[in-house]
Amino acid sequence: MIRAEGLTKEFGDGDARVRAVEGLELFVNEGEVFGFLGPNGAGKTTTVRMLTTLISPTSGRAWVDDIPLGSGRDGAVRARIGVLTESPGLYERLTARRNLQIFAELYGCERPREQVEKYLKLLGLWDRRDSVVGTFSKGMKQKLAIARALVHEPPVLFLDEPTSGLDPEASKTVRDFIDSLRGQGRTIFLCTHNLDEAERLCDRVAVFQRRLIAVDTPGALRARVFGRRTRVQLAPGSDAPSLAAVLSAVPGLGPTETDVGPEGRPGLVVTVGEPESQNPLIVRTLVEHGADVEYVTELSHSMEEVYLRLLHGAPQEEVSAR
Ligand SMILES: Nc1ncnc2c1ncn2[C@@H]1O[C@H](COP(=O)(O)OP(=O)(O)OP(=O)(O)O)[C@@H](O)[C@H]1O
Repeated sequence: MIRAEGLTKEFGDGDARVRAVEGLELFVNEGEVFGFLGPNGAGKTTTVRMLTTLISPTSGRAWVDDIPLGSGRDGAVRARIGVLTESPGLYERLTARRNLQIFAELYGCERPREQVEKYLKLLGLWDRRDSVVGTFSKGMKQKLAIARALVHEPPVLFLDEPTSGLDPEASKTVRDFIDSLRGQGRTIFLCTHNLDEAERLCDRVAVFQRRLIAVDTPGALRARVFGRRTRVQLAPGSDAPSLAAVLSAVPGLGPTETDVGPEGRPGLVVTVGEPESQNPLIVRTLVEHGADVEYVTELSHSMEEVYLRLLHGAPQEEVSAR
């Protein structure tokens, strides 16, 4: 649906030359919500600008909705994509309705009036349809910009920082709306700095800094970076070191360490390949050796820790139970 092969973009010449994107290889499936994560200046917007035909790559190739970019069919690509850029770029002196009508007509929508009404209602702007956009809050403008990106029903949507600068409530509305687009077969390419948002919304995420660093589902990235670990809470007075030795001898389980839990209670942390099948084995083995197991949890690193480790390889010791 979206494909990039060796996509590279350089700006400037000589000493002032900046390579913003280098050899990007990417494949985004149809109907997928794909997160594109990276720090400031990583080249995310540059990538989006190339994929939306606004700038040409220095080298490499890309396809959007299976149409090759730069092959004389960029107009067809533009008709098949919706774009939310970092700044909404709305006509401030026109009403919300007029803003959308202009775009619906520009895109040659068959029933522009109906499309405009549909998206004003879907984004909760119908009551303010005849207000000039200059009077809108930032959240309302962002919703209108999303409506504008969708008004011609594009199969591919590029959203660059859709919730940036919005308060928690407006962010949630926008996030819920993006989530509601899932399952309609639309492919969504989402640039965000909000890692929780990426985890909640995206089927897969790419971590990117000029080059592609990693791409996978959030869960698989977490497992790849930190492995999966199970924490067993034992009853007070349990002999955690000898129980750890018992588990360490069980074939298929990773290393087991002792751990001190809430109120100094003894615990064990076991590295596991597949907690779904191995946690019952852990509990069974411990009980067979006379342990009193209070509860079992999966230890998880936040998406932020995964992201930072992928970017910098920095050790992240903190873990939190989920
Ligand atoms: N038109 C341009 N001319 C020169 N350099 C540019 C241009 N556009 C982007 N760059 C440079 O390319 C690099 C990547 O910028 P880009 O805006 O793509 O990053 P980004 O990941 O979107 O960052 P942010 O998260 O801060 O929006 C930066 O070093 C930037 O200064």
